[in-house]
Amino acid sequence: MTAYLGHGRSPAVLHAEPPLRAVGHSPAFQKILRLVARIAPTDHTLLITGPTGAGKEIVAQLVHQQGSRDADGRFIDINCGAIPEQLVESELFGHTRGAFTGAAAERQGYFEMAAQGTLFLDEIGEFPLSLQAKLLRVLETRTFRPVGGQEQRPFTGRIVAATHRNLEDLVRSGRFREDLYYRLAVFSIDVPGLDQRRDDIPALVHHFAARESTPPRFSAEALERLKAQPWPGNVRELRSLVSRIAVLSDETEISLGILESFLTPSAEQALPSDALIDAVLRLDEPDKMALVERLLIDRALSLNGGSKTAAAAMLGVNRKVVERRLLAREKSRTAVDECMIAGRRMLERGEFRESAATLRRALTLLDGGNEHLPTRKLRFELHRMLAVCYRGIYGWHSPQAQAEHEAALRAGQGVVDSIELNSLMFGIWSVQLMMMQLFSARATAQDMLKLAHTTAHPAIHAEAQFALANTLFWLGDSEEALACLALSKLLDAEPAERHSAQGIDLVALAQTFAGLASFQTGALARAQRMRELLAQRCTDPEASMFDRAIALQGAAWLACLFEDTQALGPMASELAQLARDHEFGFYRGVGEIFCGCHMAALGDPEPGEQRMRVAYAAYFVEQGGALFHSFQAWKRAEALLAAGRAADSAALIEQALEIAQSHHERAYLSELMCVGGLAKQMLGDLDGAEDGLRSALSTAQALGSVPGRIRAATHLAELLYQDGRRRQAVSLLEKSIQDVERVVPYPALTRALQLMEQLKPRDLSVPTVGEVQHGI
Ligand SMILES: Nc1ncnc2c1ncn2[C@@H]1O[C@H](COP(=O)(O)OP(=O)(O)OP(=O)(O)O)[C@@H](O)[C@H]1O
Repeated sequence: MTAYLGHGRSPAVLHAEPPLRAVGHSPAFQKILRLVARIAPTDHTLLITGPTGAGKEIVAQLVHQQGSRDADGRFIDINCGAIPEQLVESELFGHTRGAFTGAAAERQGYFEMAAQGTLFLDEIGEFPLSLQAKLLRVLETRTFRPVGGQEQRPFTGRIVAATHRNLEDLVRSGRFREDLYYRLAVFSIDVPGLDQRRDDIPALVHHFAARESTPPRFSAEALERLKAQPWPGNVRELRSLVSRIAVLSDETEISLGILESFLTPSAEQALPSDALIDAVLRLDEPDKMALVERLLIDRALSLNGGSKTAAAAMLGVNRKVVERRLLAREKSRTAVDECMIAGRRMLERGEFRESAATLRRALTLLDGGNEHLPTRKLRFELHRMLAVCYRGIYGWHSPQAQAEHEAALRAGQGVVDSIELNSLMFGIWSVQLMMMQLFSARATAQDMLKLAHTTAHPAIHAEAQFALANTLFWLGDSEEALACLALSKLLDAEPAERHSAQGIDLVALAQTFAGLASFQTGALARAQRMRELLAQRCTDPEASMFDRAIALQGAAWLACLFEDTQALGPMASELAQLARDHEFGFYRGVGEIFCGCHMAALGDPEPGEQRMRVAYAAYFVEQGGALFHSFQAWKRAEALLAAGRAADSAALIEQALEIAQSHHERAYLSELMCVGGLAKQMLGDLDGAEDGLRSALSTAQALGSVPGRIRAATHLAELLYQDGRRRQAVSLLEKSIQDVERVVPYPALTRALQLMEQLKPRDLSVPTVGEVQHGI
């Protein structure tokens, strides 16, 4: 077996070995054992994290042993960092005969060898980025194709991965794919270092001592001393110490004094070199040797006032050596500039892949440079351009582009203009929002606010508050969204004011979300006022086409909520048309959805639903977006219901609720539940319908959604009435609409009031037959 398998040992067939003993009584370790027992019988992928030597592999072996897999299943241990990149594919997947020069015979890969067993991918953080997509594919499809082979083969084993690195950091810096990370970390176990579970030390010492031919016995003081000792190498270091003592000590009874003689570093060890080297090794630089050399030269130069001769003497080398190294650095700096210029040119020509490769090269060259201001600015610019490339290649929502944006943000902190930083953050935020990663979007908006506070720049402040308000609206917190919009001061703007640093009409967007959030909180007159302001903006001859699309979106959305079909029609078609002509993909989707709503409202529910479905798929889902999900699902399910397709409507709602829940999207949650209840009613499941409508009502109440409350209460009251529970219906309806503003026309409210009229005139003191039956 190849040397990079495991840590120098061949893949073990564990059932032939004595049973594993993993020792530890500490609560932390016991928790790990409980997790292992729970996870082992499943087939899920597992990620084990923890510092080096802490016992990640032993945990993986436990999972393997306790798993429900075939008793003959092997435990194949692969050290990902040790496989040369060009061999990874054939080593993992195997190859056919003649697949490449030197492939004289067919060879099984580890995926095949694992059979029903476990493939332990140790040091997964070192897995080459270029091959991560292939690994992800195997995890997703559970099939693989040998190099040079035609057919897919099934992978029947289990994957356990481990790393001592922080994979989330690697994802952020673009060195590890986010999708692969999430796929691996279906379950994860963190094995803490020994300093987090010192109570395990005595048991481990006894365990390791017992394995020696002459087992040493440690006194109570010695064990206490070991518990107090730092263990940077964790269990592995402790095991080595016990072995060293067993072999070298003349005594088998190990007193505190004897132990101290093994703990006291030798003169050679006493040098701080280990700590120093450890610190260097922890630095996030790929080429540590070059790094040490650079640091040494820089320090020597600075200690000697820049004199190369004195620095060289201090370093014990010839002056020419120092000069050559400095010259090489200079040259690489020139090479960075050249790559940057070439990369930018390619980018301008739309040659994204070529540009990305060139820019990446520049970044690699830059890794050898200092982190002074110009270098950091350069790094910022390179990451920013790379993000543009990846957006071009993989789409605006790609994790690669996001990772580059974030890397740019880190590099740019404190070195680029705060407006520039803010616009980058706004870009990150808008992608997170489009993908409905609402918690991340909220965190980004909060970071923008922090930046706004430090710079005291009103435009940055307005944008940050707007971003937060917008995110909070989707999270279902309309009250808070309104508070942020008030703080943004965007709603106090003069009518003609529009542009933010982003070049978009932020005032219209603020009016839109103020309208939507006011509507949700029942401030209907205010929502109507925002609608009027937006309608005025739509006709502003000064507005750019993009700004007009923004205003049309807001006005049409509110018209739709107010059920103003007459106003909705022309605005929806104008938005769809304008967005088509100017290729505003997102607004095209929004326009089409409103057109579908309009068709359904005019009595054409099936074609209306189809238009919404097609638009959502084309302009949102296929672009990787998830924004607007609940709204379109609500409107489509309503249309399906109007077309008499209750089963389809119920199925759509069920799926939509799951998706909304996974995104924490709560803006139209109660509306979705309400249609779900109505669909059940149409299907004859009256209990299910009542439950659904009650959930819709309580959700609306919890979220403070007044329109949701009115709708759910009206339908529930109708249902109760039909079921003979008139008094309950009246009281429920009364409670739900008593405090609602009645100054502007709102059809849902009118329907509720009409129902109230219809239900009320009878003498409420006489119970109906249904009420008697229900024991009310
Ligand atoms: N709880 C334990 N009980 C018994 N032995 C243990 C325990 N934890 C770790 N060991 C032993 O300590 C040594 C290091 O453990 P292991 O190889 O599992 O660590 P690791 O976290 O995978 O390290 P690395 O990150 O360096 O690969 C091994 O010899 C292992 O058998």
